[in-house]
Amino acid sequence: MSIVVFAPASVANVSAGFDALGFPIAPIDGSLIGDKVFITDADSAFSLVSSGRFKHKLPDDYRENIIYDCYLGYAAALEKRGLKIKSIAMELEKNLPIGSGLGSSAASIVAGLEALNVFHDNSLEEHEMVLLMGELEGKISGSVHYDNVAPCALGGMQLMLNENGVVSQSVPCFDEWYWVVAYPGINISTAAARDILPTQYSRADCLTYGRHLAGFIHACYSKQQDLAAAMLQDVIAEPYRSQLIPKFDDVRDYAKELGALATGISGSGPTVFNVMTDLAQAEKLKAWLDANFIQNDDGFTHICKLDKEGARVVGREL
Ligand SMILES: Nc1ncnc2c1ncn2[C@@H]1O[C@H](COP(=O)(O)OP(=O)(O)O)[C@@H](O)[C@H]1O
Ligand SMILES: N[C@@H](CCOP(=O)(O)O)C(=O)O
Repeated sequence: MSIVVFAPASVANVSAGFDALGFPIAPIDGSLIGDKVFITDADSAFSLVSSGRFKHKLPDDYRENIIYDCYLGYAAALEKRGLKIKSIAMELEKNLPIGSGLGSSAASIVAGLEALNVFHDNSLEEHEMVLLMGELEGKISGSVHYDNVAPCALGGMQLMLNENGVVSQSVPCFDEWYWVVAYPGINISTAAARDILPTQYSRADCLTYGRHLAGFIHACYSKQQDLAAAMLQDVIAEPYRSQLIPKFDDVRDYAKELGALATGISGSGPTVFNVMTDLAQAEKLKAWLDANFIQNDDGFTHICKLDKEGARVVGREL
């Protein structure tokens, strides 16, 4: 048997919900932006190889690849159920840049674990899978956060809840929004970008954060897109992280001139997102970002819609 699973890139935080909001992206040109994992039956217990545009950015030793941790973590979870992992060969097609703010490690984790689960007749339930994904993401970024793995696995705008046995649930967003997402080609480590944040915030910032997140969710449910976009403001991470992103303020200013409803940092950066409603203006912004924000050949800009599907099987042979 062989299985191929695709897991999309994702935008975490979305300005209003640090560690609490995230969604996967789908370029409107129909291309797929995300990682893929292939699994086939094998004679030896386990092997892992890598391919793809960003393969050269992965650790040389396969045991340092998060996919190996997926294998170990999944095997342990099966064992707890009295089940044994099969002998398999895995391949990671690494299409997402690392340290980009696009949930690169999350896409590998989700593709890896989903592929393993499909290969083992979906032996783990969705909830257990998402918990394991968060645990592995925590191993990389220094603390467990679900705002990449949950949206990447489940699709849609996801709000992290972490109560009553619920990791996250989806929130209706605006189908008419174009998300213009630009990765400049430089890397920022998520762990380092978490370390520079304050350990405590002022009362004023806490109140503002709560108002923005609650306001965004309320505006999504009451279908008020201007109000929702106005709530996409970040008092938790952006004031400290934006200085790590060259030309961040220029992007915001130019996007605003073109009618952007909001601009923010995707995850821990350096990718930025812009909310646009007019496709012609979104294309104009993309051209400007390609010319002025992208720093090297690793960078790219995509006009995206929110991906409602999340990770999925894209190939299967019996
Ligand atoms: N399959 C993988 N995909 C991405 N990063 C990986 C993978 N395997 C191991 N890593 C390591 O995990 C770390 C990911 O860094 P991080 O800044 O969290 O990236 P991102 O925010 O893009 O997920 C890097 O040190 C990288 O070498
Ligand atoms: N909430 C996290 C999200 C990190 O996203 P990534 O794509 O940069 O890994 C944070 O902001 O630290």
